[in-house]
Amino acid sequence: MKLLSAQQIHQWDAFTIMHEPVASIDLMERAAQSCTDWIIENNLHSKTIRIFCGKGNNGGDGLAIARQLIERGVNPSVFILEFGAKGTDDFQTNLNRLHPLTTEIYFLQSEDFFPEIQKEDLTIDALFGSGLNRPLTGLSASLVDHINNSGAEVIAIDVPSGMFIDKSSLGNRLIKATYTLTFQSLKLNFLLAENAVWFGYVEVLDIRLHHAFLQEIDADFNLLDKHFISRHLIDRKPFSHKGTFGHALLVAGNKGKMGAAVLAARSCLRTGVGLLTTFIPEEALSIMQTAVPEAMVLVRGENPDLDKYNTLGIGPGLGTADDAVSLLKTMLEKYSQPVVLDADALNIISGNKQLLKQVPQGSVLTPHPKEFDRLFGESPNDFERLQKAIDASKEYPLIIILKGHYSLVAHNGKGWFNTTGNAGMATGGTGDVLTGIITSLLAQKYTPFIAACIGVYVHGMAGDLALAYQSEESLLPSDIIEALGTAFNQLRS
Ligand SMILES: NC(=O)C1=CN([C@@H]2O[C@H](COP(=O)(O)OP(=O)(O)OC[C@H]3O[C@@H](n4cnc5c(N)ncnc54)[C@H](O)[C@@H]3O)[C@@H](O)[C@H]2O)[C@@H](O)CC1
Ligand SMILES: [K+]
Repeated sequence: MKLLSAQQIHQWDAFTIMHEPVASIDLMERAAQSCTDWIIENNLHSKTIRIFCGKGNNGGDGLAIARQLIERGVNPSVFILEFGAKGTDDFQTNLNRLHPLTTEIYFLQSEDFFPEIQKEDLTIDALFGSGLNRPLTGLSASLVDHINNSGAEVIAIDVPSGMFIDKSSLGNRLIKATYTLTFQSLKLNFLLAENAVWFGYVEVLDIRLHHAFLQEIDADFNLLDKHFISRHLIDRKPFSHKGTFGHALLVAGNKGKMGAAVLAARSCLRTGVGLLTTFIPEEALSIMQTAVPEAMVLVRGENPDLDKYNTLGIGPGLGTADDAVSLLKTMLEKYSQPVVLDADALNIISGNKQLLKQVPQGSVLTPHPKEFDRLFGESPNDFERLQKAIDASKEYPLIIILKGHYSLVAHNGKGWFNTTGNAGMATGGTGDVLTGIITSLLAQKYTPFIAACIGVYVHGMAGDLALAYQSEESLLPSDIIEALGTAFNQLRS
């Protein structure tokens, strides 16, 4: 699903107004109604409610919510941030509609007019939405501080005021929302960790914007969904044999880090590779043969014929000692098909940047943000790191999976965010499982981009399914591997 920029969201509203067709004020009524219904369904309307409005359409939503609440027997008070400028047409219409119903409308011209807010109250933030065009300063910034300092729960309408949709808001004044009710679809600002403390729980409310618009636009970012993943799974035909599903070589493991190699090997097998050979230190031979009897083993020092393999997965538990460095160098010199590079392979490349140019085109790199920064340089915020990953994916070209709560698959200058997974997966070893999965898919001749997308999606989905019998505390990487079967079955059903 496409992820829209602030400008495209405004175009989507306009498209809906023209092609549904629906009057702008009626679309605002629909948006406000979805918020009012949510507030009532969640039983938040019994609190003392204060609605803070700007004079744009976000403020217009706030005024419409106030009226709809009054019609449902609730008595909110309304505070309008007053700069002297006229409100938008829809704001003015909603103000006119509200006036006959309540006297509780106040204009905030200076801090002296700010109302007292009790901790038990409910605050609705309709100050600024997707039309924000500069950081908050002056009276709006003081009002945001005043609301935040009250300790009251805040429902942000569409977006917490002060937060940009498609650029960083780091260091700016922002509303700290308990809940954000955002219209129609998730936006980029909700996918990045640096914003998470500000938007709280996010609910996407369907306001029935016209779907035809989505076919017309070109989006830089997308959300991976089940439909996309299922559609790209290759059938396993009845007359296939193990050769059909490829042979992967997993270069992993070192003293004290054989667990990483075992996890990657198991997940690689559970993802359906035809044959797996692990390339491990000699002293770890019995560990691998015992823990993963399905995998073949080559020991370090041997000189494998790399052309035999459909792909290589390099990194889990490899270490960064000299022998690992020269092993990686040899592999990159001798092999020209796309490979998967993770963990220590990425750390080695960070210390030997010239190696990056030797990584076969179309390879999949799976750094977490720190590994990414070591590879491509530090970024002042999440948005710039994201852009760097997108740019690098085109420049080299590589598939870069920037791991996070919503992992990003960067490919050819565009980005796809994963939507599966949970906080229980933030534990050592889950990355090794991902490496095994993607290595397996590459060996099965999925294109690197599709292998990366299916990989992150099924990895997170298995993590989610495993919560049926584990908790976020107890979840282990092995549980993810065990749940891969159910995940694939569900994707194919
Ligand atoms: N028909 C539509 O376009 C719909 C719009 N909706 C609402 O409309 C919102 C967008 O409305 P608008 O585009 O009017 O924009 P906003 O309501 O977000 O506010 C923008 C206004 O504030 C000013 N402004 C921007 N940054 C400022 C700052 N830092 N300090 C002071 N003033 C600043 C702008 O110049 C503009 O006048 C959405 O977030 C959503 O809540 C919804 O009602 C759904 C339908
Ligand atoms: K808002």
